[in-house]
Formats: sequence, C-alpha cells, structure tokens
Amino acid sequence: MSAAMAMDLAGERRPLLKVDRLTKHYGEQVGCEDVSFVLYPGEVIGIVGESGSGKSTLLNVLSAQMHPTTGTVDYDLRAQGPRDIFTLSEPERRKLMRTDWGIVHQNPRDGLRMNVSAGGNVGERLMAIGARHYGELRREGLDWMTKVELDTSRIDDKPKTFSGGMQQRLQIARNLVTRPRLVFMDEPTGGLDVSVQARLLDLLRGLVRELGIAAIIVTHDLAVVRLLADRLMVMRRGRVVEAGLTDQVLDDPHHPYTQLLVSSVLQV
Ligand SMILES: Nc1ncnc2c1ncn2[C@@H]1O[C@H](COP(=O)(O)OP(=O)(O)OP(=O)(O)O)[C@@H](O)[C@H]1O
Repeated sequence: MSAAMAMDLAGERRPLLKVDRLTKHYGEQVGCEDVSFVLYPGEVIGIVGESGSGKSTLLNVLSAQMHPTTGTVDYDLRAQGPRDIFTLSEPERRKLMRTDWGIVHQNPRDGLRMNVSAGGNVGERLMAIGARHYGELRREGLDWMTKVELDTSRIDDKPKTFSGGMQQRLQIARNLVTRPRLVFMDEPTGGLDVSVQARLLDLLRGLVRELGIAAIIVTHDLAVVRLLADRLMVMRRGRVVEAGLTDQVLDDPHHPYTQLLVSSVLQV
C-alpha cells in the first residue's frame, strides 16, 4: 500500500500541493493551459505526453522556476499551512528549495557540482540546512552513496569522473539526503542505457516508497510511469486530456490521444 493510500485510510488527507487553473503562455505560444490537480503526501504523479505537449513548462512552473501567466500553486508549508508559492519572498522560496523540495534534472550536470567531490555534493545540501559536524557529514555521504549503490571508495572523486548512470544516482542522493517531502523529476532516466535505466528505476521506486516522498515525474516513457507513478496525467498541446490511476489509464485509455500513445509504445 502506498503512503498516500495509508494516509487516506487514516483520514489525514491534507493536500501537499494544490494546483488551480495553471496557465503559462510564451507570447502567443501555449506552454500549458488550465491545469488543475491535487497531490497528497507520499503520492507519486506522472506527467506524460509527446514532445512539445507542455510537460517541462508545467514542471518548471510547479517547481517555481518559472512564473505562470495565470493560476495558483498552493504548497503546504508545514507550520504556516498552504501558501501560494508565487507569493513567497525570494529567501522563503530558496529555503523551500533547499529543505522541503528536491529537483532531479534530466542532465545530472544541471543538478550536481561537477568540481566538488561526490561526498561534498551530498554534504553540501545538509550544510545548507545547518549541519556542520564533519564526521556526521562524511557518514551521511557514505550512507547515501551506499543507498544509491555507488562505490563508497569513490567518495572523494569528482562527479565529472563518473559515468552518466553514476552521476544520476549521485544527483538522487544529493536531493534525497535532506528528506524532502516533494521531489520534481524531469526524465530521470533519460539519456541512460536501457539496462542502467531499469536498475535506476528500481532504486528510485524503493527510495521514494521507503521515505514516503511525494514526487512529480515528467517523462515521455510510459514504462517509467508504470513503475513509479500512482497517478497519471496525459498532456497534449498544453492541456491535460486524461488523468487517473496509472494502471487504469494505461490499461484502459479513454482519450484517443492516450490510446495512440499507449498503442505506439506497445508496437515497439
Ligand atoms: N522559452 C520558450 N519560448 C517560447 N515557446 C516555448 C518556450 N519553451 C517552450 N515553449 C513552447 O511551449 C510548448 C510546450 O513545450 P515544453 O517544452 O513544455 O514541452 P515538453 O512536453 O516538455 O516537450 P519535450 O518533451 O520535448 O521537452 C511547445 O509548443 C514549445 O514550443
């Protein structure tokens, strides 16, 4: 049973994120249009669609990296309760990014410091929330390298000497070490060999479930959402055309576009 379902049974259903009529235009061009949904603690939602359907735009707006044209995103800030993330001050937003949120980029270069050691990449995030004790930082670094199946003898090596799959695992460790409540992932296995992808997906699934983290995962790969996501949103031309439980949407797609998306994958 997922953490979200457990939460449901316990009756503790306060949304972590509430997205209301989110729209982003680039001049005349539609990025995303009128997107609304609710995400609960511990729940994993997948956003799929072909290239240009608006997935990255939506993720960038949801993670406050971009302002919407209209619409709101309310995030449950523990002590303060729900706040529209676009009304946060810059320091408040940065604090959120450092503590409660993680962002796993498709390209590990965008999420790692390539000239800082692997241990430093993990420790840095902890230092940003106040950890100072060197031995403790080192222990956490080793612990997280083990968790993401990296050889701990490489702790002092820089990520630029790592393979793509190793860099991605380190990026995941760097993001999860602070135990965020919400992680945004953009094509987390994109650009990796199929065999490396499968192992990384297994690893991600285990960690997300173990830590009870909520996640929003953007991908064009239906196998990724099949494995990781509780719920699915299918986007086309900036709009959500179908949404529901992942297995239901993939096994019994209603919208013709989803049917096409599913059948084209099955034919591969
Ligand atoms: N900076 C920009 N300026 C103008 N139009 C943009 C910009 N970024 C995205 N768009 C447009 O917004 C729409 C959605 O693009 P977006 O990158 O969000 O799609 P996507 O589903 O993430 O695609 P991909 O899978 O190829 O990354 C597209 O029509 C795209 O041309």
